[in-house]
Amino acid sequence: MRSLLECSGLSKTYGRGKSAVRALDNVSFTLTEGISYILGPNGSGKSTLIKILAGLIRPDSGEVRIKGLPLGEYPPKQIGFAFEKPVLHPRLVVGEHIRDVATYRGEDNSEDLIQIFGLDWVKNKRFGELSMGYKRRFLVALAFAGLPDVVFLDEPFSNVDIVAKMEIMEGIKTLQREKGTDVVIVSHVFDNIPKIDSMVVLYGGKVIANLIGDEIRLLRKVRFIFPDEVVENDLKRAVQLIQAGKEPKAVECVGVEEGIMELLKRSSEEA
Ligand SMILES: Nc1ncnc2c1ncn2[C@@H]1O[C@H](COP(=O)(O)OP(=O)(O)OP(=O)(O)O)[C@@H](O)[C@H]1O
Repeated sequence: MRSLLECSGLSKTYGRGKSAVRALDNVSFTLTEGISYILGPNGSGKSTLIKILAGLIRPDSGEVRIKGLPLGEYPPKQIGFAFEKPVLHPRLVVGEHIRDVATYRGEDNSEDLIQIFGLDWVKNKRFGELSMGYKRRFLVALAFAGLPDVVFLDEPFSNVDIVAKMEIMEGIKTLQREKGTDVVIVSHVFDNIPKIDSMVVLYGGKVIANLIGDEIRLLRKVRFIFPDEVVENDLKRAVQLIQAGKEPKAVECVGVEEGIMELLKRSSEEA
């Protein structure tokens, strides 16, 4: 898998002196092409990172590369963003605005996006008239307008019902699979998209895990809890102990989501 986003030594502090907050502390990680996640609880530095990626703020130090190019040299029209709290005029007409942005970026794919994200019946409505779920669909569709190479989606499933969530998720997967658009989802919750190519987990402005490809699957665990030993992902050892007459008190299956929760819990205990 080729690298999509490389951050090295990124730091950003807000304020000075006693009130200074170090939002990103020497953050280095790599995400690959495909679908990736930047995960972290509230206050972990995700918004600061996405603002740096969008060129809204500058880091104090460090470097960002997209597909090997320094961020400033990557064509801006080839990067789409959907912010969690966008500043959009409430009178913008849904279909027209997607078409205008797509045309500006060089390829009018607005009709496809309207279908993919289930926006057909609201395409003549104004942004201010939409429910939260349709606002989110519209914002995600807008990020893909003009088929940019890479799209960053900040909390794309926030405040949406389960149907909208599934349709947005399907739309993201379809565009990645069929058009080759690389997608980075920035979120405080892990939504189990079946195919995830890489992820970084932030906590307190630091990277606590950067997992690529199969490493993500290694977060899944089968754990045998014996009275005096915990055996993780080692069936042979568990069988040995059982044959020696030891009985496990419990057997736990840990999914990717719980694996991430365990990483975060460990980091908060160490902090
Ligand atoms: N403009 C600012 N001035 C001062 N401190 C800030 C500013 N923006 C963010 N912070 C602080 O920097 C830290 C990281 O914030 P950031 O918003 O990047 O995290 P986040 O992971 O996006 O959180 P959330 O999920 O709550 O949006 C937090 O402690 C936050 O209070």
